[in-house]
Amino acid sequence: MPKVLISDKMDPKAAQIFRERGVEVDEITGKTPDELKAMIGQYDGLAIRSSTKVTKEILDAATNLKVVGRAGIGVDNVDIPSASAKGVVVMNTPFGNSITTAEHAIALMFALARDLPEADKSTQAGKWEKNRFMGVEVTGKTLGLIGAGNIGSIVADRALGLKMKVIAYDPFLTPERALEMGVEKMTLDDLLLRADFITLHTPLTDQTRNILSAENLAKTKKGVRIINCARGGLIDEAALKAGLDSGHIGGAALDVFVQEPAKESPLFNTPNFISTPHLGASTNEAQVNVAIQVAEQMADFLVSGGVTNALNVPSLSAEEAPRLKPYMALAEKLGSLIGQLAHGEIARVSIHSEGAAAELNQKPIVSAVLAGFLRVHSDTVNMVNAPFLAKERGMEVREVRNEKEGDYHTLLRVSVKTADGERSVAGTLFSNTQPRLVELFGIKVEADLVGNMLYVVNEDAPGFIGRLGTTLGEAGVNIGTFHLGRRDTGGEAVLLLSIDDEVTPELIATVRALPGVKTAMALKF
Ligand SMILES: NC(=O)C1=CN([C@@H]2O[C@H](COP(=O)(O)OP(=O)(O)OC[C@H]3O[C@@H](n4cnc5c(N)ncnc54)[C@H](O)[C@@H]3O)[C@@H](O)[C@H]2O)C=CC1
Ligand SMILES: O=C(O)CCC(=O)C(=O)O
Repeated sequence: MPKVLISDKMDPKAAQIFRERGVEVDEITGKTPDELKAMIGQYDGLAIRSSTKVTKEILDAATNLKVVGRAGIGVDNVDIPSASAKGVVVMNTPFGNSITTAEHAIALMFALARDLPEADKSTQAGKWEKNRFMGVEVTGKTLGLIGAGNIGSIVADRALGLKMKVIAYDPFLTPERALEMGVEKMTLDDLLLRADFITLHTPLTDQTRNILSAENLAKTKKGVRIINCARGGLIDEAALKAGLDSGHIGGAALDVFVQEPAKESPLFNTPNFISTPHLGASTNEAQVNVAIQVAEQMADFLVSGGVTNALNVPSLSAEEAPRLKPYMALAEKLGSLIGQLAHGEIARVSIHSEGAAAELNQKPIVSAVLAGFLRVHSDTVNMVNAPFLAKERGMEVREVRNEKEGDYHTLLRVSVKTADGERSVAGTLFSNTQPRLVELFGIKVEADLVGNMLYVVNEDAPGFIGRLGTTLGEAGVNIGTFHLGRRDTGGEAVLLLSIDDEVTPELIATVRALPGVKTAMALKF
């Protein structure tokens, strides 16, 4: 039974779903990195929010870990490249808390517009300072969105409902989508110049870090009010403080900070500054949503191989998984075969799907080919890290589909290009379930790629098969299956034999010494 650790506070629905789906679950929160490192080895899955930092060190200690599930959106607390290199799937729940977070941004916008926290403090202190608090209406004002994805677009929708004008800077926002959202797309400089309120909704990346830098803050309209419910690090906090102090910035509300938990900050107690402790996703509704979603996704993956919302591996629905499973087995065997037979540096791997195979989701098939191929040289390769390793090794990966059936109703062909030229192997599924090799380097041969195999290329001449059989018999080697193919009569022939025991180097040397043998090799599947 797979075992999952929930290491951050999560709605109890998550544990309930894991148990219902046959996954053992421990809920142990508040552990230090060292304590987590000591215990992580026993778990197949790790379910987190934002407190647990899934570092390379934790991943190195996680010898059984297959999946990290983030109940939420941002995965900046997970070292994704290290997870990919270790073959661990990283998933998030991209929609469960979007509405809640957008509502928090709108709440902060109103809090800034009417100075609500300060007015509340003053009133409860018995001051009744009616003249001190003069706010602004949001109706008719311009809201500048930096980032117009899931949350940004919900904020836009709510702001339009409030009769605001919404402008957006997002390099990936298409004009069609901007039109559909009812926002005006523009450059960052134009947005800075025009917005009365600015709200940030991008992830923290090398491009977005300090997007509101001192220089950019200086370009904003005097009196601008700024809201950040996305990630600390998008705004230069020192420059924000200077802008508030000088009065150029009319107000700022931060839910997120460069350093979290933010127990102290030069911004604290600055006039017109409001803060919340990363509460963007903190509503009952959002927490139930993300807990259910993360547990379902992780259980799907651990129990049936379905992949949803993964950030480092292609998606594969729980419905698709059973249909794709035999193809992935075939893809892995073909990748492994060509990986064992190919020599020299591989410049390119091409995966060609024909007939029924071409109608399927190709990404998992490609990953399986690469995993089979690269596993020949490393035991730690799997479907998650294979594409990453192929890229790291400078291999070009090509994917070609042809829905028209050829000789077989379904076919996968894997070709590799080396300095010696391009060579390919092809396979099909018998009864839609059983992987079979049908072509090897241009020679038709039908074989099951299983267990220990002996691969022989020889001159097609009478008596060879008898001699080989005698040699194997004398060496005490039992043949399981025997598959033969040849290019043309009297030309080159290929033999693939499954052998009960491991094919020893001595046996290979004996076979190579037989007259007519061009190549002999041990293969393993
Ligand atoms: N405060 C909180 O508790 C929460 C914070 N978040 C954070 O909110 C952020 C946004 O989340 P979603 O809208 O769901 O993400 P999303 O991926 O749907 O949208 C992000 C948008 O940012 C845009 N973007 C990327 N690079 C950009 C750049 N250089 N300049 C301008 N735009 C750029 C993308 O094109 C995309 O449209 C994430 O960082 C997430 O972690 C999400 C949920 C809760
Ligand atoms: O889990 C949380 O409270 C934080 C949510 C968040 O920041 C996110 O989903 O990106």
